[in-house]
Amino acid sequence: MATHQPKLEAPAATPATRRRLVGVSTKMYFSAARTASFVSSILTLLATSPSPSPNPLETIDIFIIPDHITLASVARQVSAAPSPADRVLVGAQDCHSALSGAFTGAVSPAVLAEVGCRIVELGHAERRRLFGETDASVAEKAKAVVACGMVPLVCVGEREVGVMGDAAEEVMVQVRSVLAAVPGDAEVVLAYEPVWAIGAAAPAGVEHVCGVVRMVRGSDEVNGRIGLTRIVYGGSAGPGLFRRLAGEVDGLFLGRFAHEPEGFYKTICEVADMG
Ligand SMILES: O=C[C@H](O)COP(=O)(O)O
Repeated sequence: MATHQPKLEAPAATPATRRRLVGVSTKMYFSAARTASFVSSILTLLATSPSPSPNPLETIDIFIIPDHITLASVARQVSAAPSPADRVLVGAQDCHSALSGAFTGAVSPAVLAEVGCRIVELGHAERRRLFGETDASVAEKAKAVVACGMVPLVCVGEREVGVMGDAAEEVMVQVRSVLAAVPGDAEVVLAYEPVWAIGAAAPAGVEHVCGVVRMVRGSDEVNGRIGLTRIVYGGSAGPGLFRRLAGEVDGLFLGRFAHEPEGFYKTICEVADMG
């Protein structure tokens, strides 16, 4: 097991130097066959990305988070892809905070790392609501993910529609909890996902997202970190959104609107500033 945390990139303090990031979680939507075919299509699009534009993987990070069952085979698909498609990061939708032991049905972060997982999503609103995840359990898991050499992608977001200041306050409680648990130099991705915007017809308003992200980014807890801290937006995100949020968010975390490989690729190109 790795005991240090390899950076996806060197830490950077300014929006201009924080490398953008875009990815998708397939949640529990896909069959194993559809996951394999989705990944294969994306890798083909990335491997054959038209010149003279630089390949998106030259300038941004791209991640795919399949279900636990298909994760190892997706990692193999990615590592067998022609460069630069083999740089796609494979992620997990959750993990346990212990590395091994009598935890029937749970998934060890050490095993995730062993099979090629690079990034672990934690504290998604569905896991908080349906599986009893709390800020404390998410923080413990984030610590374990970092100890296993992976990057925690921690979902944070307010539960109800409301004003920006209240939303930022609710989000900051979640952010503080996780940042207090991981080393200050560890790389962290915060996915700002207002709970009410997940599974909706449209994303949260641009002004709201930018305002909340600005407050989180400007907080001492985030601003004062040494480790790279990127903030992406999720919640009914899709093609056409990133340009409207650019400058405030470092990328997007997609769900349903990336289920078609072409739609995901279109968003990838927009985040990479190519589309
Ligand atoms: O994991 C992704 C987010 O929960 C967003 O999902 P959604 O775009 O389907 O609302």
